[in-house]
Amino acid sequence: MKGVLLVNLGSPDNPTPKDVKPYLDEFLMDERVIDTPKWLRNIIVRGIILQTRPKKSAAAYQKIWWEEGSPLIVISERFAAKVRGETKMPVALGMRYGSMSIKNALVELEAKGVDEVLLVPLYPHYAMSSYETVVVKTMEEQQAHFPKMRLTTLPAFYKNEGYIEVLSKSIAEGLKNFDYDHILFSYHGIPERHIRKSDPTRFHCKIDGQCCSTNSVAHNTCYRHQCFDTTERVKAYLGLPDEKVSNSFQSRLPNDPWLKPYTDFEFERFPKEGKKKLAVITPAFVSDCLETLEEIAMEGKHQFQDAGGEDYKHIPCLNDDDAWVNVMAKWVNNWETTGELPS
Ligand SMILES: C=CC1=C(C)c2cc3[nH]c(cc4nc(cc5[nH]c(cc1n2)c(C)c5CCC(=O)O)C(CCC(=O)O)=C4C)c(C)c3C=C
Ligand SMILES: [Fe+2]
Ligand SMILES: [Fe+2]
Repeated sequence: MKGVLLVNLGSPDNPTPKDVKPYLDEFLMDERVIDTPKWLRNIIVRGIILQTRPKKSAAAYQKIWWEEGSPLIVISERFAAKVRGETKMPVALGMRYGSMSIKNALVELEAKGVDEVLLVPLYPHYAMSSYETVVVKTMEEQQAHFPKMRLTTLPAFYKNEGYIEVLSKSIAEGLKNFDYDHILFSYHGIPERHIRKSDPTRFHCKIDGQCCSTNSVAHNTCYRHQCFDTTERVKAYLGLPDEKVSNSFQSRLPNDPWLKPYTDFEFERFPKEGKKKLAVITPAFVSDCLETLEEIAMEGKHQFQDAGGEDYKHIPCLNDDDAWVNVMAKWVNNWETTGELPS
């Protein structure tokens, strides 16, 4: 029997330093997130980052936490429940980090008689620190505990027509009655090194003005190309003028060069250039989370206004939007009946 496993990033159990610390430990000790040799990762994560970050992160989580729990988890659960209502297959939800494990989700599917699983990483774009780590972890769990299960993975859907359509329509809805000078597509950042590491050609990705718009097999795993491509497709769908739209990358850790331009620098720059009414969308995330609700909707607004900005709007992620649920249901039901995956 076929079944579906949806996987998102995860959150701490509670917005307290005590619960944030083990969550961040699991997250940042992932070799695809902090990709140094293990001894050095230990020093960076346990010796440096975890000494101060849990307190700071817990305070940020407290600002966005809902009565039902972490927004990312609650929204993912609502999305999974709606997808369940649109398919005959069992649908389970797991998280890459934290207590809602991928293993438990596979146990749930196995108990319902599932032996063929469609894994859906809930990320539109491929990055070793998001999509790839979900796939590798799920394969490890399958090999260790569910050897008879077959696993198929949904490709990154950043350019899928159905996805671009629902994303564009949700942006159009968010822009209604908002008189903007500029729209910023703010994607989660990654270290530049990760782009080079994920380049199978080893020479294409130079992170310059050219590589991401020059055709290459490298784009199948190039996060930067895929983010830019999503923006271009939305622009084309909505007929947005070039000069009113730009990209940036948010949420970085210190020391390494991360993908540029940095979102917070853009918030400071725009008002000085006369862009005083700003709409921000965050398409690297399908569900609102700490990075969108705190960093963009709250902190970003302050940064923009402190720099002289006037009107600011964060347009929500797709979350459990019915049209988005229908797109996902179409993909999984098509896989059930034909075995085909969306492109
Ligand atoms: C697009 C998906 C994501 C990529 C790529 C990604 C890379 C990445 N993230 C960190 C460090 C942190 N990210 C944090 C939160 C966070 N990250 C994503 C998604 C991607 N991360 C989401 C959805 C969230 C929010 C989780 C939630 O509970 O709402 C955090 C924790 C919060 C904080 O302390 O700021 C860290 C740390 C790295 C280092 C990285 C790539 C190398
Ligand atoms: Fe992150
Ligand atoms: Fe590229």
